[in-house]
Amino acid sequence: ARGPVTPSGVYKAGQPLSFFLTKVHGIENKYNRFCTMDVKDILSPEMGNLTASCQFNYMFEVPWLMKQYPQQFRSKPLLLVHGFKGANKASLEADGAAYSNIRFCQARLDMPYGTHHTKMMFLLYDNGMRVVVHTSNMMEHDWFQKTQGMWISPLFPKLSKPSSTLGESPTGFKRDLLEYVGAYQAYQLKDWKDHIFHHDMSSARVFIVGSCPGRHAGDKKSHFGHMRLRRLLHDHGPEKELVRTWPVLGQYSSVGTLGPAKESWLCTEWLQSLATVKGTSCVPLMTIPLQLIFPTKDDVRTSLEGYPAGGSIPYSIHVARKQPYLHTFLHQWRSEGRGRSRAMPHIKTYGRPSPSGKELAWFLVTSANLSKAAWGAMEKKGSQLMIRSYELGVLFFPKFFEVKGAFRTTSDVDSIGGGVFPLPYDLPVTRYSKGDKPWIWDIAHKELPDTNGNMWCPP
Ligand SMILES: O=C(O)c1c[nH]c2c(Br)cccc2c1=O
Repeated sequence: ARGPVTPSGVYKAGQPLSFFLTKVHGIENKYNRFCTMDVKDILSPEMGNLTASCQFNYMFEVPWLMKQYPQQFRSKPLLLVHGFKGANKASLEADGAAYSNIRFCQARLDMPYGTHHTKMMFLLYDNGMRVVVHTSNMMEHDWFQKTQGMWISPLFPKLSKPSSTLGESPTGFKRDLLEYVGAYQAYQLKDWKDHIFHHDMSSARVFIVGSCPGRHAGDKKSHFGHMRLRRLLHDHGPEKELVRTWPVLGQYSSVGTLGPAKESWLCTEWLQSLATVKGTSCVPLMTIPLQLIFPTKDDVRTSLEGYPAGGSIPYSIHVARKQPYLHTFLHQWRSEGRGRSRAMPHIKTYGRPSPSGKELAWFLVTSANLSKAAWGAMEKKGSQLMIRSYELGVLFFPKFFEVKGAFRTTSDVDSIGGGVFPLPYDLPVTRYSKGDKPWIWDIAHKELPDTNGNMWCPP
């Protein structure tokens, strides 16, 4: 069998893009060789001799999480950053009480309906530090039968003394990471901010795209959410002429209430940001094809997990009914090239592919679903951006990887490598068929049985 097998071998083979999918059980092994890692690979001693770690996430199964660390690292200090309140917070803290090395940081969520979606690892070693930005909850079910994504940083060496300027990357990674962590205003994160100060992150080639709850105005308006993406595309995006006919692509696993018409937010404010090109965001939005990838009911029914996969694709009938216009943009989840057509997406990605899908002007992998809570909504005549949730993603531009023009892409596992961008799904996209319906998680599905012969009867 071809290709690397050890965690450090797979990691090296995935350079310099360092964009990996999680390994999937139940598919041919060849699809789990290149550009795939599992949580134990990330935490392996081959990646570094861990001395402390921090896990930002939404959901945690603490006993399972502890078992993902190699035995010799299970006593190292571990900070869990979450957004739970009340009983959920008490229950998580009770789970952690069994482990003397676990501490908690509750992210403040001042805006109603906000959640702490961000999924990030800080891994401190005896010889440096690594940052992982990903899409998986810290629970068994998120890691082995779904399509999930991750960016794993290079090993950032330690600086001789802390600095906010030394160790900066061409993409401003250190400054932006410090600003994001600073937004929590949490004393429990002070040590980790110090660790970031103390490390040389100059080898990072991706941009941070984060969201944090609040009303961001003035120059802060472009520091988070879709306005952050708009600013980065304005400064570093593709030439207008190159992408004139190229679609904007969105792929996600949940949808929020986007307004009564496509002009309410999706095809105005949000699309305006994602369609931004170098030097301007004033592009004729009517000419931009918007392609959204979201699993059909049958994609879920025939998936590896069957209907239960839909338990992590929380699209509610009440939300769907309010926005039938959304369904005109929908495309199926297809990942034949990566062997993941039946591994339902929990990854969230956005990008600007060519009509053929063979080229890519930029690519974002993030925790952010298609919602105003995650991306932000303008208020007060566009003078401020209101965001409800914490989100985090990393943005890839070709020029920061010495690629002229656009990335060449592949979703064919046999042609991964050599600077080609390893897509998680097949491009060009496949429209919903005539009878296709988007997956809805809170209605019964009893016409046909799923992979395991079961029906879906939500409570
Ligand atoms: O950020 C995430 O990862 C998620 C956020 N909300 C969820 C709900 Br609500 C129900 C089931 C799964 C998820 C989920 O996976």
